[in-house]
Amino acid sequence: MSTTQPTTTVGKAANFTETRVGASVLVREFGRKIFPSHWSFMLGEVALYSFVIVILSGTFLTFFFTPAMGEMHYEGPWAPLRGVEISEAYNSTLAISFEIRGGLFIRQMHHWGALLFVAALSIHMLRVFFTGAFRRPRELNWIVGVLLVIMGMAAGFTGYSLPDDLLSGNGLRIIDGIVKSLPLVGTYLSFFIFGGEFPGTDIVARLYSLHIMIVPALLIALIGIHLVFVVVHKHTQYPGAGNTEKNVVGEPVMPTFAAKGGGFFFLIFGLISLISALFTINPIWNYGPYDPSPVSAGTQPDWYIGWADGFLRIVPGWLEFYIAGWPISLNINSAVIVMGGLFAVMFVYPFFESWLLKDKREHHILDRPRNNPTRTAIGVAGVIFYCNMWAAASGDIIAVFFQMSLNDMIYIFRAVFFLGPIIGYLITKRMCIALQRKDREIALHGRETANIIRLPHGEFLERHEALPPHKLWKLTAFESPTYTPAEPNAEGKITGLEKFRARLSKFFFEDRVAPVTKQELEASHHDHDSVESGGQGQLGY
Ligand code: HEM
Ligand code: HEM
Repeated sequence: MSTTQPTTTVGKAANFTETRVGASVLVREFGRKIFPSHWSFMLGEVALYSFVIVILSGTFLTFFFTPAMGEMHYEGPWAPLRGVEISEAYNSTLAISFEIRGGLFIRQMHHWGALLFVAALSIHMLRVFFTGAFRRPRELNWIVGVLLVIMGMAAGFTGYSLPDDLLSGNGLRIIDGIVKSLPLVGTYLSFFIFGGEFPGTDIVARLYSLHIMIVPALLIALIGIHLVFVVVHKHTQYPGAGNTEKNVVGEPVMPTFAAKGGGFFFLIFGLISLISALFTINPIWNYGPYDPSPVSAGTQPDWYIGWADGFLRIVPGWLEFYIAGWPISLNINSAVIVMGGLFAVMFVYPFFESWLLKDKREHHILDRPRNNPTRTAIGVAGVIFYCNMWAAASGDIIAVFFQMSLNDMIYIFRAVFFLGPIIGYLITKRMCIALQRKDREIALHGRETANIIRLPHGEFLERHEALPPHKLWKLTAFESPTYTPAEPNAEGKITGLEKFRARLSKFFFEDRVAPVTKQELEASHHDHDSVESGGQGQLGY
């Protein structure tokens, strides 16, 4: 450390902090971290910044929200509800909306911010999946990510259940139904959660503790671990000239990335503020207080809960049956099975892929989705599976809009539930393989120029242009996952599990396009040269 004393105020403050906290090593080390630039790496940042906005706006709301279900008569400024019996929670949310200065704006910021937060983290997750960024050494960070999805959904659900309006009451009624459908423990569990027969008097206060304390604390802890992992593992990068498995090409955190990130935070802040100032979200004063009788048509949960609601709408009633007089309500608790199943698949996917391919290596260069047709096809199948359920939550609205029968809509959603992912898988895989073939063609024969030439012997040809080296690199320097046959273990035996793995590996990876080899490239250049000099190339053009 320098022995000269700082003279400026900032210098003195920095010196004071440094001698007490000693953070300069951290700042120096972290500041020198290199962060690669690509628009898709912005999605994690959008999730982070919208989370900060949700925390800030949520803190404001806690000053005015009353998490209690005591009954009272509304006497506030919203005339249509005057004199109506409502809960204290609903009353305080109406007060935030109409009586607290800036309250409606902040409530809307909180809700729009929450919607953007879950949307950003979902799209960020798809980016990570389709580029294979979850592979070793980032599998654990993927698991932290899946936990973040679950906690994000929990935060949203506990949040929009707080105001105790008609919509949130209906959501809670569904949860009550799901809990009650659990065999043996269901009824007891429901009484325990709601503090008696639904809706009870305790639920809002309990959701409040979860929503403003436990869930945010878990989210903050998980995001902290997530970001430490991003720093420890270093960021991945897309294939490109100069990018290798051993380096990171990009900009240092200090000052470039930090300045960009800071600016970006304010852009997100501005965007959420603008949307919140212009567009109404969750107008609870129109819905009225919760009452089980007037469930309104067209009721929709927040978008990220839609898939669970949609599944419940399409599941057939005959899945409820009796065993020895006990009701088994698979028509309701299968929602838990499907949601749990999807999350279980997400948790194990990185390990499944590395087991299937016998690939234990570290990967820091991302895959272009087309170069891993199987993974991309599995991802698309998953997205179709999810989106179909999500769309089913709006089945009634779609039926009215297209003047179709609601029953027909349900049958369509049921068919797509099973067939959609399979068809999506097959089409995506064919598309990826076709794109890979196109890449091969361009790598070997250059780019089409639409420039027609006539050869001395009369033949017409389109002139192709060789790619610049960095583009050629992108099209040729990749690995294509390939079928790995069964191998004996240390004792020289091929286990049943290994045979099963090999069969799956064959199913998934036998059909593939191999990357262009050096020899092929050289041969194609040779052919091009011979055509350019008047000869008749076999491959060229
Ligand atoms: C609260 C939600 C989340 C926040 C704030 C967040 C934040 C971030 C940030 C800022 C990065 C670095 C920039 C980038 O690659 O976009 C990152 C990387 C990463 N995130 Fe997230 N993330 C969240 C949720 C998720 C989810 C849901 C998953 C997956 C299930 C996930 C998996 C990953 C992985 C594997 C990386 C490393 C990617 C790489 O190096 O290419 N994250 N995250
Ligand atoms: C990522 C985390 C969070 C999400 C996704 C989320 C989401 C939501 C949603 C959708 C609502 C309903 C808003 C409405 O009435 O239209 C809500 C309400 C509320 N949230 Fe959050 N929230 C989060 C974190 C927080 C935090 C950290 C706090 C407090 C520090 C908080 C405090 C509140 C309060 C007091 C309400 C009730 C007031 C009202 O409904 O207007 N939230 N939250």
